Amino acid sequence: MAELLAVERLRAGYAEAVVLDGVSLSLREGEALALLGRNGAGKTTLITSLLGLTTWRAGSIRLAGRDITRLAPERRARAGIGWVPQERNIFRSLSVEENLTAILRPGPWSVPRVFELFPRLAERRRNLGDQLSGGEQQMLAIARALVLNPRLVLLDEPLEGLAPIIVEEVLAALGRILRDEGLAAIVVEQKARQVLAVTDRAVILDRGTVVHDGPSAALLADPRLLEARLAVGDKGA
Ligand SMILES: Nc1ncnc2c1ncn2[C@@H]1O[C@H](COP(=O)(O)OP(=O)(O)OP(=O)(O)O)[C@@H](O)[C@H]1O
Repeated sequence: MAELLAVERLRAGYAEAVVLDGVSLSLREGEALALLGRNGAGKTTLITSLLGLTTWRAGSIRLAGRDITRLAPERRARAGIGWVPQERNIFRSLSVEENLTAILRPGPWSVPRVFELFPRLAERRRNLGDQLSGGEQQMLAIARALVLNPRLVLLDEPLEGLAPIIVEEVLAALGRILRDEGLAAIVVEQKARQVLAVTDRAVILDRGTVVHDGPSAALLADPRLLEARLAVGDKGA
């Protein structure tokens, strides 16, 4: 399939601090990528750099062949980059349904379709955002990203802080979105094994550089390799 995202030798960070030190990775249409690495490896910084929220130093980012390296964040969103931030941005004073209809854009993901994906949200459609449990808020945050009908969705730790039963529910939905529907995505996660199960490829970052890039299935099948790759920076630390 055609290339959707191409990041080449990206250097970026915050003001004077360089966090990403020459990151290259690519993603094809319909591909789901797990972005792994220890705390502070630079995962969130890579996501926010794709969104245009960090200080760019060098390198390039192309989306569907278009150079978006220096594009403003709102123009990247319009170009088709969707985002589910760690802090789950939902409107707390709007109902579940209003949270979705307020931002809906034409495309395959409609409000009835996301309700089908998350039956819990359908049941709570008239509840306000601040009346939802943490798990329901996460589902709503994902649903909001979907109804914007992005070409590529970036999810930052979607399983973080959820009860085990809700983790299973969100994972099942991610499986449907990424596997069955083939939405291109980058999923940052600490729960490596769970996210490897629903993605095609995995990139591991360490200290702002890519230390592994390969099929998710290979890492899942070899826990020792996964552990070794995630622990790279421990050597001599
Ligand atoms: N707003 C900021 N200003 C300056 N430095 C920052 C900022 N946000 C993050 N950093 C630094 O950038 C580095 C990478 O952080 P980042 O949050 O991207 O890592 P991460 O892999 O997402 O970690 P975690 O799993 O803990 O979220 C860290 O050293 C962090 O201290």
